Amino acid sequence: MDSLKELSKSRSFDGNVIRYSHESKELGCEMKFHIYVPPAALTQQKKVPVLWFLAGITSTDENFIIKSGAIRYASKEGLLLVCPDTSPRGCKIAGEDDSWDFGTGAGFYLDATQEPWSKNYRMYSYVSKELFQLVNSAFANWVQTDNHGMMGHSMGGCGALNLTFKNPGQYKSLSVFAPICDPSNGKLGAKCFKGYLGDNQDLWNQYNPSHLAKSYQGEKLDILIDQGTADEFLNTDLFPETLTKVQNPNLSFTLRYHEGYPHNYFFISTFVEDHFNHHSSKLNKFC
Ligand SMILES: N[C@@H](CCC(=O)N[C@@H](CSC=O)C(=O)NCC(=O)O)C(=O)O
Repeated sequence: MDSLKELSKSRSFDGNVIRYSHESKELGCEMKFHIYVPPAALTQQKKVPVLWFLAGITSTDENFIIKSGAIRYASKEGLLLVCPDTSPRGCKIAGEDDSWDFGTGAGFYLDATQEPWSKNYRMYSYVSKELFQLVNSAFANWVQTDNHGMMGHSMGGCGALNLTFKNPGQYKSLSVFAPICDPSNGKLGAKCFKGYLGDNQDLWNQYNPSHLAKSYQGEKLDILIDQGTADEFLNTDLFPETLTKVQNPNLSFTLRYHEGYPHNYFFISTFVEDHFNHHSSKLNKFC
């Protein structure tokens, strides 16, 4: 936490968008992340719930905060938004920048076991442990430390589902946009899993939401899933119904298909308000 540096700060919807850097022990490099502090936390001196957004492949900590239109709703609902990056950066690993769907920008929110990735590619532990603790301690004056929710898109949707299922109680609300639901059987997921985790299918299952959903035993979660029918990744990578057909009394799924919508942020920005309402109805109950 000593290394936490404020890089920029801008007023928006009566709150502050702030970008930070810090030295990550888990990842062994400097990382950047964004937060949005809503006016409720600044002016009413009231601690607010935290809502995380995990972004998709090729994104950084900037995509969602800039392109989704979410700040208006974070401000209105009084939620402190946290947007982490999608992979370690600048670790100088051979092959890290060779393709758009592996290495930089494609960390898949897992802890790699294979060389040369296992030292740095630890996004699961980074987001769910290191950054989680940093947010709760560095922003203790603003946040309700035991009241977090989780959102994500695509690869980040996969990460959001996995982090929530693997850490019952840590994230109390969950929603996803066009998530990768069965990564072991999709092009993007299988490429990354093979590279980061090798061939061990038991290990693949530990980062597969459709597998983890079967044994989730935490508090009941109502999961909102939005999916465009014109999404270019739908038939090769996402497979939402592999997840929603899982029968687990502790999980319920609301899967909404939207005719003609693609995978991108024009789709996300159309439905982002519904996601903030979904999280607020759960997280603001505890206030
Ligand atoms: N044409 C894109 C291909 C990559 C892409 O679509 N990335 C998605 C996530 S895909 C799975 O995780 C994304 O969120 N991109 C960022 C954005 O701002 O749209 C490309 O080359 O970027």
